[in-house]
Amino acid sequence: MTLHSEGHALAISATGVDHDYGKRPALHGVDLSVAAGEMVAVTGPSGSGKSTLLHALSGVLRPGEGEVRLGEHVVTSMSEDARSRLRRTDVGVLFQFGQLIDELTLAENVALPLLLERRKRDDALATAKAWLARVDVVDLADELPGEVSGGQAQRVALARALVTNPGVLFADEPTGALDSRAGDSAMELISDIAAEEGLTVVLVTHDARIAAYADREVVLRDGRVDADESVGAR
Ligand SMILES: Nc1ncnc2c1ncn2[C@@H]1O[C@H](COP(=O)(O)OP(=O)(O)OP(=O)(O)O)[C@@H](O)[C@H]1O
Repeated sequence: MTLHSEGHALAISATGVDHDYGKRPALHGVDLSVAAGEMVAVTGPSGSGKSTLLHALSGVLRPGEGEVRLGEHVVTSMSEDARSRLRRTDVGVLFQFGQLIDELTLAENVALPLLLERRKRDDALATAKAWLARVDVVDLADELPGEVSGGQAQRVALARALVTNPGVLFADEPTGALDSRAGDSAMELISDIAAEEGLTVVLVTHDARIAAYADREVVLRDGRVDADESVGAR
């Protein structure tokens, strides 16, 4: 089964993005461009605005000022409903903890985004299993999340993030809860899938070793882009 019909990576651009939480400033005049198919790591000290930037780029949050584009979509001009829909169909999200639903099998967890899009159950489960195979855990399809390791659960979360064939993956500390071996293995998998499927990836990490998997590293400091340079380590 072909998992992706064709590469459809989305370019990302942020221009003059400012955001405050009440009186607390989080982002100031952030400009960032990510080419389709590129992998960018966002690093910086705690509180520098990394998660806020990820939320602004993925349309979870509408920044106070500035423009965000995902492909041809001007995310900052879209309604909340339109942004939610875009996130369900074109954007994959991966968190530090996989956030799998404990009562559902791994295959059902991966199928969930398709079921929410009203795909037929058999079809959704077949696609979910193809993704579980892609991330090397298909033999665990009928297990519950509580029965697998942290590294395996994170692979399942990756499969769930990608099952709708998004053009971009946003990952917030995706290896933060894993030991270094499981973290490396998760990053190798993300890099391989991104290269093969032509996926754009924006990854928040505080770990320089994890950032080295990216094409480029963007360093935030006090809500501003402090450095933006190629990593060249892939
Ligand atoms: N929901 C919120 N309400 C109020 N302030 C917030 C909220 N989220 C973040 N902040 C503040 O905005 C600033 C940027 O936070 P953000 O979480 O984006 O930083 P970060 O670089 O991701 O931090 P960390 O590495 O600790 O996760 C911080 O001063 C933080 O306290």
